[in-house]
Amino acid sequence: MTGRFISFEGIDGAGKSTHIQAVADWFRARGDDVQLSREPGGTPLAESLRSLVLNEPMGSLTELLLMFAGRRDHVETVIRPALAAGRTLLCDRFTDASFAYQGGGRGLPLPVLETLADWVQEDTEPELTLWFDLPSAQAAARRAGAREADRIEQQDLDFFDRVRGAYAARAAQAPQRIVRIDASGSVDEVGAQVLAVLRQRYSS
Ligand SMILES: Nc1ncnc2c1ncn2[C@@H]1O[C@H](COP(=O)(O)OP(=O)(O)OP(=O)(O)O)[C@@H](O)[C@H]1O
Ligand SMILES: Cc1cn([C@H]2C[C@H](O)[C@@H](COP(=O)(O)O)O2)c(=O)[nH]c1=O
Repeated sequence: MTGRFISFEGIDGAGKSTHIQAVADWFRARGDDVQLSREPGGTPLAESLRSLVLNEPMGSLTELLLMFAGRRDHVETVIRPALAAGRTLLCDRFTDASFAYQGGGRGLPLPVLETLADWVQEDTEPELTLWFDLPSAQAAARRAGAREADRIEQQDLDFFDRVRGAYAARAAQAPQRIVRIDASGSVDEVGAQVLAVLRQRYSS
């Protein structure tokens, strides 16, 4: 039995977490056994690494390695077992975020990321990635009204412009898997786009 692996991506504040629950409800209404997870995090070990990476000062390579260390534990102990059990796993961020943040934002070499991704994920890959795309200034305004910034969210608009550009490059490389959602509208407008993608992909 093989389940469904769907990831949610975008710069901080783009609105992806807002829509995950509605996607979960949509799949549950179809009878799917839905499981939610997130990165960084998703296991006790990876949640500990998340707390470090979002709060403690560190260099870019350390940040990258901690992201992939947590991902390995998450893939082995949560994602693969969920898919083997036939579940629909909805994950708030996955490897595209490393390419966007550590590759685009921090400027780390893409061949290093490719090697780590191959090694850590092996054949575990989302079948669909919803990329919530929003200009950096608009995302910053949404974040400012929502919560205190963590270490990564404290980066400037140029950083988030690079992250956004890296997501666009990933989407251009994998157009079947990564679907762009224009996240600049109201919650209802964005939600309607998300549901349209799900209906188009999964309604027979
Ligand atoms: N379409 C929207 N219009 C206006 N505000 C929105 C919209 N979508 C989400 N928000 C608000 O913006 C803030 C950030 O949304 P959310 O937490 O869903 O973003 P996110 O992409 O998951 O961010 P992060 O990755 O940093 O957790 C929240 O306060 C949320 O209520
Ligand atoms: C998986 C992953 C995440 N990040 C960054 C992106 C965000 O700034 C934080 C996670 O916070 P969220 O509120 O849960 O979205 O981590 C990253 O830089 N690299 C990654 O691989």
